[in-house]
Amino acid sequence: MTATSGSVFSSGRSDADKRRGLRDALNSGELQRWPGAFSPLVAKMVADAGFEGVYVSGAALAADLGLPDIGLTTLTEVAARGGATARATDLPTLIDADTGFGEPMSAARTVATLEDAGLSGCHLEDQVNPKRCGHLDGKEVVPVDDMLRRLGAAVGARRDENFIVCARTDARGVEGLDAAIDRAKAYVDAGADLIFTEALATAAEFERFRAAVDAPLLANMTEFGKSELLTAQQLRDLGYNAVIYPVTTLRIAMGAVEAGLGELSSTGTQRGLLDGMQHRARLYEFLRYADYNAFDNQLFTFTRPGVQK
Ligand SMILES: C[C@](O)(C(=O)O)[C@H](CC(=O)O)C(=O)O
Ligand SMILES: [Mg+2]
Repeated sequence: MTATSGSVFSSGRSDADKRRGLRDALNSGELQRWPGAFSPLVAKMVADAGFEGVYVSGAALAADLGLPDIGLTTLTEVAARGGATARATDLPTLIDADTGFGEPMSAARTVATLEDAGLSGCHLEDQVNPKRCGHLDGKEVVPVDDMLRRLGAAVGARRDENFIVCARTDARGVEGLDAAIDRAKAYVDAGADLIFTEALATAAEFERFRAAVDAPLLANMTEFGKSELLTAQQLRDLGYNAVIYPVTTLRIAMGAVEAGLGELSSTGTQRGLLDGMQHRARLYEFLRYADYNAFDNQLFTFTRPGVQK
């Protein structure tokens, strides 16, 4: 299976089609699994592995730039990376838009920009600016009304009604589960299509959220955080609609990079590492090298009728 069909230069599927598919999928009752892709190449690998969608993590994007996840990245950086990632596959891509990069008017501009970039949806959280990782202590949330303004501006700014505006509440770790549930209900009333239930602790908490909120729900299975790592089957059984594994691919890759660099330094050769590496041939498959070559050949063998080469 190739990650993209059609043109080698972009996704073979239109943005509108991906978004329609995403909306249908969220209403299908089937769990949508979206691993984080820290690069467009990783997005192609996510598609190849048979997942239903791609996630672009703010934490991974910041880490990739050598920055902590504390609201330092800009809309321009996020949209550029998100757009390149969205174009890399035929899958819908959901992106982390943090707090919307400013006041409500900026949140509106964020949605318009991410729509233009080819994303299928984004999530906005109810943290104060500058935000913190949702799984760390010391984060703060804005008053509900402020988040309703943020969300209202975002929902009103989309031109494609199928662009998914996902509202994330960070309130569980700050105000408790009941307050988080009340916030989620208010966010649904304000037009949120999907609720991101950040940093719930146990399966029982996910269950309580599900029973209380009548809207599609997203679970965040990030490692080394506050949430118990539930399996896809557990989340299905709980009635969740989507799950992200936001930083998983980055953590896998960086673990391998650190170990590999250590071995290269100590042994002076990468020979012992070859079996664990993505082979050049496999990389070229993901990049569709052969298709680019065919395209190139067509250009070079191009002749005009009656004109001798
Ligand atoms: C989902 C998240 O917002 C992200 O940026 O990927 C992070 C993930 C993490 O830091 O583990 C979050 O949960 O705040
Ligand atoms: Mg984030």
